[in-house]
Amino acid sequence: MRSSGKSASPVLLAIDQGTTSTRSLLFDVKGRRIAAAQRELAQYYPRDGWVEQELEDIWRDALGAAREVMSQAAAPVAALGIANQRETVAIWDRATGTPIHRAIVWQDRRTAADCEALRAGGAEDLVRSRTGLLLDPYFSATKIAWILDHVPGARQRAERGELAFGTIDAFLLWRLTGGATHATDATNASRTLLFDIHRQRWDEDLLDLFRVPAALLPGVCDSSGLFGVTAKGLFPVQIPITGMAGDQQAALIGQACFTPGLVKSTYGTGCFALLNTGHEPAPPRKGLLTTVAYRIDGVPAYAVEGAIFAAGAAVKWLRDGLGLIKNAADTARMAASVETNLGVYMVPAFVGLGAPHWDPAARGLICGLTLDATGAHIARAALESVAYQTLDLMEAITACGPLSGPQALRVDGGMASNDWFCQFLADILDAPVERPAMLETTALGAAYLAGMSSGVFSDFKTIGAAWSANRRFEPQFTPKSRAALIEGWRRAVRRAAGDAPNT
Ligand SMILES: Nc1ncnc2c1ncn2[C@@H]1O[C@H](COP(=O)(O)OP(=O)(O)O)[C@@H](O)[C@H]1O
Ligand SMILES: O=P(O)(O)OC[C@H](O)CO
Repeated sequence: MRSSGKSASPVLLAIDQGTTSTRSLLFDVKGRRIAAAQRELAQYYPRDGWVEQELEDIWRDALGAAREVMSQAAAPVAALGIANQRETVAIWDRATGTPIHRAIVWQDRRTAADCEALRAGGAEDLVRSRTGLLLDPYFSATKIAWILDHVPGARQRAERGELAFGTIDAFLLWRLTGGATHATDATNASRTLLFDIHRQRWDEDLLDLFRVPAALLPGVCDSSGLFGVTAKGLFPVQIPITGMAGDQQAALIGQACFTPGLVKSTYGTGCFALLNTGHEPAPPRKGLLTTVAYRIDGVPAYAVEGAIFAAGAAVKWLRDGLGLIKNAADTARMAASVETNLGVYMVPAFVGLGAPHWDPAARGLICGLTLDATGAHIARAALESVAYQTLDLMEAITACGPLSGPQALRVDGGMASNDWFCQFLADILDAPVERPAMLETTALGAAYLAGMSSGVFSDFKTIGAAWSANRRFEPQFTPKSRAALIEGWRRAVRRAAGDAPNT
């Protein structure tokens, strides 16, 4: 946490509610960070493949972090923007604001069989054509139905309009406005499996299919616009909330990827690569998602997305599961301490595999171990696995006809601070990797959205001009060594598949 000197220009407040932590940041009108606060978020794993969070923890952390940075504001706060982990489901009582269940997190696979049954019933085409998504437990709809079916009385109460559903943005907005506003933005809505991305509205056929009562749903707004005002007493002054977007879309904005063809990849708990495709949604592409990138003045822009479920999560597991490292940053030194990967591969399919494989039954593995393998090789394998997964994504994105391949990949997120990883990523992609000066692009994107509708920024052009790389990593591998490494990865992925002979 740090604070700069006095400034007369207004500042922007951002809340970035991520999977493993909640951050709040203050930015000046040039997009420079002037204060930051962070809270770690507890995760609950009640059963294999289940992942939950306490909504009261999320609220406490978001409010606490925002208050902490607000106390350092030396200038008036013009507006608040929110970016959030997407798809994660919150359902609460409209009268009391009390959640009726813990949040079911995007990583949770408990509804895999429900998705399979819907697929067997022939629903995939409808879902894909209306939402741009896949029938996968990753998204919100089957999680909502699960809560309604498992919390006594919830379905009847939902039908009577007594309950509210929201992704984390909508839950925070509800709490921040003292229950005055029940709304989400188009990017978050586009991740629920209930939203028609072409007509930009909740879809009755999908509500029927997933058995979700319309009375549960929030209103869907532009990503930049007035959502509400913070309730009296939360902060020293009431602050307009004027920007909201899913965290990956916010990072796309923070990385200034406003023109079709620009791509960014964010390395937090998971890894999410988004390619801006402009104002027309790209036709469904194998293994990839079509999603709303942002919606401004009622006009949506779209992106093609590849989603990987475990990126930083693999590094976190080295720390919390294996006790192999003390800090995530240790992995850079360990990976560099060994000359090769010694044939050791990790496939971090802890909760199945996302794009482009979409295999919820896959499970993680470490293979190729010999007696001379060490903890350093395992740490290296974890970092390498994230680069290989990115390669799989990029190949899927660039194999899809008219899309032009990225000239350079813009990276951000916690893991992007790891130099060894960024260099290996450039080597494996055989393409340059650019790291921006401001790594907190998610929060920055939320601040940009808030600043656009509160008059601090005029348009995307002024925002784009502020983007700068602090480092560019150039590829260095020979084609032969690159091909050999990739071949080893492909073998390991085949062994991790849900229907592999050894699972
Ligand atoms: N220097 C590093 N090297 C490798 N991984 C890192 C490093 N720093 C952070 N991480 C990983 O990045 C993740 C945190 O990134 P963050 O963007 O805060 O994620 P999220 O928004 O999903 O909570 C953690 O999973 C952590 O293990
Ligand atoms: O918490 P992050 O940054 O890993 O992002 C999570 C994604 O929004 C899930 O779709």
